[in-house]
Amino acid sequence: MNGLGNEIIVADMRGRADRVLPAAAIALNGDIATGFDQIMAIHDPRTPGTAAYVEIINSDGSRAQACGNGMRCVVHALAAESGTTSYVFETIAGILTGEARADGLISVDMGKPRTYWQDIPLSEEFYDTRKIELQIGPIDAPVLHSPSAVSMGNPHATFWVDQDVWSYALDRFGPLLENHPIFPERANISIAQVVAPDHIILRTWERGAGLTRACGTAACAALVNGVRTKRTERQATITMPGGDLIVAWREDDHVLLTGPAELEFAGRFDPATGAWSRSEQDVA
Ligand SMILES: N[C@@H](CCC[C@H](N)C(=O)O)C(=O)O
Repeated sequence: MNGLGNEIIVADMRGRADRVLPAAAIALNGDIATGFDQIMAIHDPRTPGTAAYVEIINSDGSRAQACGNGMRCVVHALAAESGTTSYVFETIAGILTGEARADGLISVDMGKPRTYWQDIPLSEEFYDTRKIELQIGPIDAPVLHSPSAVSMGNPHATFWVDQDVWSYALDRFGPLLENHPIFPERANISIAQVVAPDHIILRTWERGAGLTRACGTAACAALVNGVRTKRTERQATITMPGGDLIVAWREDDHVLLTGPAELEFAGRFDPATGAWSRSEQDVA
């Protein structure tokens, strides 16, 4: 599937006790036909009142706590299967809800952002995480500097820029910043240009996946950081390489992410090895 070009494998692991192993993720990502950004593994529910426990695996085999576009793909897949439109899920980061809307878009409630430095987490104390000390490039003329940091379940840094986001070599800076010692669990790195109080243009280097066409939690993080730094309103369109997401930071502190999701093709894979085959009857 994809959520706005964020390439997602939704793996139905219900009724099984095993897990998708890092080796399988790495093998699937190494095949041009199945290269992906995240696997969303749907397991049997662990908590009463939830539809499933969802585990998130990045394309490098690492586990992630949150994935906004992936959750939207999961809602789309389950709604297509059962006709049910509202879901409650459990992830390692907590309980999330999602809804397949009548207009075809999928909304997920990504929960409450966390801004305290230890919750993001950062490796040193910052009283104010709206602007942390981090820069890249020459010391006296940094190319990117002073990002806002936040956790949407997973760690994010948003670098604010005035110029076109495409004029920055995110493919070069992304890996350095993702692995900077200030982020003990690594981080998702975004470049954001606020073009209007209700419109942000965003590119993201994802932890464990690299450059992606969209990142739902990065879009949420950009909006939350935009509000915290008085750059944006509480609802905005976030334009990413794959298209537009709508993010709203509600007064109850929850962040709502809305956008499209679509099926590309279906098949079966071995969660231990990644060996896979395409299903004949499934269409793009
Ligand atoms: N594509 C995602 C984010 C996936 C997880 C991220 N790479 C991490 O490791 O935190 C999204 O849509 O939010």
